[in-house]
Amino acid sequence: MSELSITDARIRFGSYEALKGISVAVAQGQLVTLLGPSGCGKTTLLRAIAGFIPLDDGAITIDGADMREVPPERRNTAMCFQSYALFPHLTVFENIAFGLRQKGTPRDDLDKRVRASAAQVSLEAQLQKLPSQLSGGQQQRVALARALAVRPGVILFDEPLSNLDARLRDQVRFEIRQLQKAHGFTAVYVTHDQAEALAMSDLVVVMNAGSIEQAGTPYEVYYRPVNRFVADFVGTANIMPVRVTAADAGRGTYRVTSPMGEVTVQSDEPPVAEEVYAMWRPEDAVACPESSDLSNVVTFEIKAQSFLGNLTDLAVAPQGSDVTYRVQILGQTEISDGSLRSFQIAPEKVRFLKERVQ
Ligand SMILES: Nc1ncnc2c1ncn2[C@@H]1O[C@H](COP(=O)(O)OP(=O)(O)OP(=O)(O)O)[C@@H](O)[C@H]1O
Repeated sequence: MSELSITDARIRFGSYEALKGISVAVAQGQLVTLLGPSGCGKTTLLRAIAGFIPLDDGAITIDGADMREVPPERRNTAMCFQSYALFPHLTVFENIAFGLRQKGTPRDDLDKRVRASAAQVSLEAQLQKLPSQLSGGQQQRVALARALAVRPGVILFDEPLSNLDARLRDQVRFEIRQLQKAHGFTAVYVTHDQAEALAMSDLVVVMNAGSIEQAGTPYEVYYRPVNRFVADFVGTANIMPVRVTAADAGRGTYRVTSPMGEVTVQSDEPPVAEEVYAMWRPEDAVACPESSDLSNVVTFEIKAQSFLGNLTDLAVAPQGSDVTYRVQILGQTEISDGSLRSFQIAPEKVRFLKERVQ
């Protein structure tokens, strides 16, 4: 396992700037996800780490060694793609052996390493099958075993689960994370799926248009997003422009006006300006009586709802307003559309973003 460092990486395709100065440090044994919408530069960065695209500026080091002059096959990295990147005419054994043969691994060693990698992903019994004779999850594990077999310092995952159905995706991402923790390999994992990033990562790097918006633990990017982009891309967020009308910075208590009325915010970080964006998550609203003397009780009109099994998703608007928010409540609800209900959003659940209202 290795340590990887990217400093101010820049890549241009003609006049188009695909990476605009990216810096990320990945410690040994960490799994870091690059998360962002299509076209934000995730794959370009991954391919630059692998050595397939040169940097125009900046540096990539692996275990302290500058990679500028090091070709892909000597970089101590391995790519793990979607399972359809397997060779359909080769057996599982030969698919896993592919990278080792390219490196000229001696026959005895090759045999041992293929079997060891297959065992790591519980595929020992499938070595003579063709990929088409395996389930989608098993095929994905072959792709992983192929990467593990070369014992790379860093495994680079390029949206490996995107062609699996939702249930299998959950299962395989769990397996990859378990294996990664058990064997301690360092990994960079590209995805546009925020749930996958939250579930798997030590560090989530949220990218947008060739830049990093925020890098943090899953908890930080979900509960302390810095701006509207991150708040909205990582989960569902109710984002409001607010104006601070009173501040007690010592206690971390602020009064703000918002589209849902006067609200109290409890925050250990002060707002970056008088007019900033704030947000709360749909699950932060808790049903309560209208006459409650709690802070931040808002009466909403229920506009629409959808039952999702474990919870019900409501579209709500503060009484007399057209601005809609999302509220999620556990299980089923008897609330009918058009009715009025009160919810409390606790002051510490309303969070200032580090983004001013322009
Ligand atoms: N070889 C190339 N020549 C010109 N432009 C390119 C090239 N490769 C990528 N780009 C552009 O650079 C931008 C970033 O592409 P990249 O593939 O890194 O995005 P991504 O975040 O991985 O997106 P996706 O999730 O769709 O794969 C895109 O606008 C893309 O069109």
